[in-house]
This record gives sequence, structure tokens and C-alpha cells, in this order.
Amino acid sequence: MSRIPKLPGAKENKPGFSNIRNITRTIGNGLSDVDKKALLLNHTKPSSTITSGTSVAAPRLKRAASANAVAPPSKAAKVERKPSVSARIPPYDYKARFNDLVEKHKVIKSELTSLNTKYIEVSDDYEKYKELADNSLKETSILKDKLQNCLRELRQITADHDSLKLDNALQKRELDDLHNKTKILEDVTNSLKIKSMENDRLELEINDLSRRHKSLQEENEAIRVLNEHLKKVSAEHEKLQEDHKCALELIKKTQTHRDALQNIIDTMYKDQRILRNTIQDLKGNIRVYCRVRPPLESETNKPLYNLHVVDACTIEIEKIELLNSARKGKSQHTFSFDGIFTPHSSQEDVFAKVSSMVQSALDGYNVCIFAYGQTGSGKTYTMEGGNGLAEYGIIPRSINMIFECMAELKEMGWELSIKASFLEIYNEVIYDLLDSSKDQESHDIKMVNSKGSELYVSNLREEEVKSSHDFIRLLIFAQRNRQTAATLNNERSSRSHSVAQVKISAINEKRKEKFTSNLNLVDLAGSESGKTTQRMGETKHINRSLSELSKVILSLQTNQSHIPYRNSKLTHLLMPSLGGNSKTLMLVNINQFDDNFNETLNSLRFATNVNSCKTTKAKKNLTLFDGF
Ligand SMILES: Nc1ncnc2c1ncn2[C@@H]1O[C@H](COP(=O)(O)OP(=O)(O)OP(=O)(O)O)[C@@H](O)[C@H]1O
Repeated sequence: MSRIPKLPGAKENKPGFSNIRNITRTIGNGLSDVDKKALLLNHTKPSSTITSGTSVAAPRLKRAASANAVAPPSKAAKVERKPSVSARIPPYDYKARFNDLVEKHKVIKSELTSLNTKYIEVSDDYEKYKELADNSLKETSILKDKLQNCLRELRQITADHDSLKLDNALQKRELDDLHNKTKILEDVTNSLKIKSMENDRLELEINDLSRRHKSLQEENEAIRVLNEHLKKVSAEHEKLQEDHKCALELIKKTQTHRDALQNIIDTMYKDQRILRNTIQDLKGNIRVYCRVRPPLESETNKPLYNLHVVDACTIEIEKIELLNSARKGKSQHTFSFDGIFTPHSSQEDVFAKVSSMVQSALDGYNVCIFAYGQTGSGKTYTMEGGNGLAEYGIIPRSINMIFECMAELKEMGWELSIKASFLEIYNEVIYDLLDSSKDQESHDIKMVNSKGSELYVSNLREEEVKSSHDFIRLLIFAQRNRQTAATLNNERSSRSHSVAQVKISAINEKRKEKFTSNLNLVDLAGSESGKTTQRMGETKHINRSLSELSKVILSLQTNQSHIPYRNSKLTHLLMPSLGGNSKTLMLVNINQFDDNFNETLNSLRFATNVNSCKTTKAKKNLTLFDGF
């Protein structure tokens, strides 16, 4: 009950209100006797008293009604309208009246309870609303304050904005002013820049001009010096002119002398050539030299037969047969040739004797130099040589000599062109040693013209050589090709003839002379007999070609009308160099090994046959021509 708020204006000391409370309490606990009496008194009082009694309770009912304005009409109200029912109860009937009152009391009590409940609810709501109202009031006050603040701030901002606007307008005006000033300044700067550039240019021009001025001053000075020098030079020039006149006269005289001397030289050269060839003719156009090779370091233990050099042209060989052999006793043989090269003769010694043949080629004769002998007798060493300049053989030395003489001949008006080709004849088939391809085209020996004096080999590479170096390069290439073939074909190099051909074409415009000569440098196949079946086949070809060579030489010796050149590839190829219009030199190579005595004997006999052959006087290939 303490939570129930006191209604405004309800005071405890008010008799009406306390009465009601008392009544209520009493009704709740059962009526006391006093109450019952009071009730009876009140009840028995005239209706006006009752009315006054009810008027005491009225304010409370009114308040309840006002608190429950929307509530349905209360039972109390209904009770107030009931006097008409109680009026029907006779006044004496106290019991009925009492019951009626009890009934009414019950109704009022229940109404009071419901009113109390509602009062509590309303009080709660009141409290809530009051709190809400208080909060709202507080919030409103806060919001009001905020609004006030905002309004203040807004006023301040508006004021600031206005002042800023003003400032902005002022600054804009200032900026425009500044823009204008900047533009003016830019214009001024540009014009200043142009002026400064102009200034720089002018400075450069001034510098350039001062430099030019300086150099002109220097030139002026130099011209002055030159003028002085020129004066001296012109004096010297005049003197020199006089000297020149004298010199010209002297040159004229010398020229006449020189021409006379040149004529003498030409005549002497001609005579020299004639003499050389006369000597050659006297020596014979087929010349044979014998070269004995020394044993190599690895061969020092091999037994040797006796070899005795009788004189510069004669050797004697002797083999002492064992007493128990079929041919017991001494076997002694003497051979004479155009010269003998002992085991001590150097490559230079050999070439000194051979060089006259190379000279003949340069004089326009066909020349053939070939090395003959059994395998390992030193043919390749003699023709090609070993390592280094000192061991150069006949082939590289010949080419060196040709190029050395070329310079001399040039002074006498001769222009020479040299062409080289390298070939190999193996089993009667020609192979081009400058062609490294495996499948070479076939090579045949053909005639250049119907006379048959000049021959050529079809499909054979012929390289023009401009120097000895060019030629050596080709020679090495050919050697390598021959070695490759030899490796593929079991020592083929020993069993084939190798031919280096040098073609010399010379022309002398002044003397209207020209000639072509061939220098054939031949390393023949080993001349010994073969032992295996394959060797037998090769030997047959070698022996045939060597015997054909011997026959050709013999036919030439006996001046036969028919010379069997075409019977072998070798003789056919060497035809121009073996016939009348040629010079031939054979080097028969031998060794001194006892085992090789018989082969050596055969070689020396073959060489003796060749040596006894005398060809007719060689004819030079020189022709006269009217012009080019
Ligand atoms: N005069 C010499 N002085 C020094 N060594 C030589 C001389 N002659 C030949 N020889 C050497 O003897 C060896 C055989 O010589 P070479 O190969 O020239 O003989 P070959 O007759 O050409 O043989 P093949 O028929 O097999 O070609 C080589 O090692 C060579 O260097």
C-alpha cells in the first residue's frame, strides 16, 4: 500500500476519506458492532442524510471516475442508482435491509478493489509518463541549448563567410593585378632573353673575328716568311732550271747509252740462251744423274753392299756372294751417268745441277725431270723434299727459281704467267690431286691441236699461281690428297706415278715474241717387283709403264719413225717432254742396302739405257707474232 500515491488534495484528516477507509477495512474483515450500528444509523436516516453521507464519499468516486475516464460505469454508480430497489424493502425489515446493505457493501468492496488495481496501474503509468515528461523536458532543454549554440555558430559562420567573401573579392582583385604584372614581367623577360642571346651571338662573332684576326696576323707573318723563302727558292729554282737543262741533256745521252746497253743485254741474253742450250745439246737432251741415299738412323745396322764412287760420273757397286750360295764370288758392276750424288750430297747440290733444266723451261723448252728407283730409294725426298727450306726438293726449288727469274725477265720486257696442276697415275688411271672429291670425273689425255705437239688432260684442275707461296700451298694440298688416297689404298703412293705440271706462258710485247713451255716434275712409282696378289696387279701396271718409258726412250735413241708414246698413260702424258722438242732429266735413286742389291742393279741398268739415248736437237717453242 505504501507504493500507492496519494491523490492530490486527499488529506488523511478528512473525515469522509478516513471513514471510507475504515469502512473498507471493516468490510474486508467483517463488520464490527459499532460499524454495524453506524451503518444501521446511516441507513435509517432520511434519504437526505444518506445523500449527505454519500456526498462525503462522492469526491473519491469522482476521482476514481476521472482516473478511469474510459472505464465502463462502475458498480458504485449502479449502487447509487439502486435506492429504488431498497426502497422496495420495507423499512422494518432490517434483516432484508441489512442483507441488502451487505450486498451493496460487497459490490462496493469489489468496485473498490478494482479501483485500487486501476489506481495502481494508473499510478505506475503516471510515474512512467512523469519520468518520460521529465526526460523530455531535460532533452528539450538540452536541445534548446544546442539550438541556441548552433544559432550562435551559424551567426558567427555567416559573419565569417561574409568577411571571407569580402577578403576573397579583394584577393581576386589583387591576383588579377598580379597576373597583369606577371604578364608584363614575362614580356620583359622574353625580350631580355632575346637580347641576351643576341648578345651571346655577338660575343661569339667577336671571338671568332678576333681568332680570325689572330690567324690572319699569323698567316700574314707566315706569308712574309714565305715570301722571303720564295725569293730564296726562286733564286735556287733558276739555278736548278739551269741544272735541269744540263741534266736533261745528260739523260738524253744516257738514254741513248741505255738503249744501246739494253740492246747489248738482249743480244747477250739471246747469246747466253743459245750458249746454254748449245751446252745442253752437247750434254745431251736426255741427262741421267744417280743419287745414293744415306741410311737413316733406324737403318744403321742393315748390311750394305760395296759402293765406290770412281769419279764425278761413275760408280762401282759390288756384292760379295757367300761361298755356299748359288752365285758364289764377286758381283761387281760399273755405271756411268752425267753425274753422281753421293749420300753426302745436299738438296742444294742436286738442284745446282738440275737448275739448268728449269732455266731451259724459262727459255721456252719443254722439260721433264723424273725420279726413278725402287720404293724407299729417296725419289719423293729428291723431288718434293723434307721439312724446312734446306730440305726443299727439286719441285719447290724449281718454282722458287722461276719466280726469281720472273723479276729479271720482266725488266727485259717479258710478262710470265704460271699455271700448275697435280695428277697421279695409279693402275693406268689418272687422278686429279687438286680434286679432293671421292668420285672424280674420268681424265683422258687429249690433243690441243691436230699437230699433236700439245696435249692436255680432260677435267684436270689447272690453278694460276702468282707466287711460290701459292704453288707450295697447292703442292701441300696435292700431297695430302695423295696421302689420303694412299691410306685408303694401302701404300698407293709408292705404287703410283705422281706428276706436277708447271705451264709457263711468256710474252714480250716489245720484241713481239711469246712462248709456252711445260715443266713436268715426275715422282715415278717404285720399280721393284710386287709380292702379294694385289701388289702383283700394281706391279704389272708399273712395270708396263716403266718398260713403255724405256721403249719410248729407246725408239727416240734409234730415231724410229714410230715412237710408242700411247702405249701407257705415263709416256702418253710425257710425250711433249720426251720428244725431240724437249729436255729430259732422270734421277735414278738407289740405296746401299745389301738386300736391295738386285733392285739397285735393275734401276742402274734402266738408267744406263735412258742415258745412252740421244734425242735430236731440241727446238724452242718460240713464235713471232704481229700483235695482240
Ligand atoms: N738424300 C737423303 N737424305 C736423307 N734422307 C733421305 C734421303 N733420301 C731419302 N731419304 C729418306 O728416306 C726415306 C725414304 O725416302 P722416300 O720416301 O723419298 O723414298 P721413295 O723412293 O719416294 O719411296 P716411295 O716409292 O715409297 O715413295 C724417307 O724417310 C726420306 O726422308
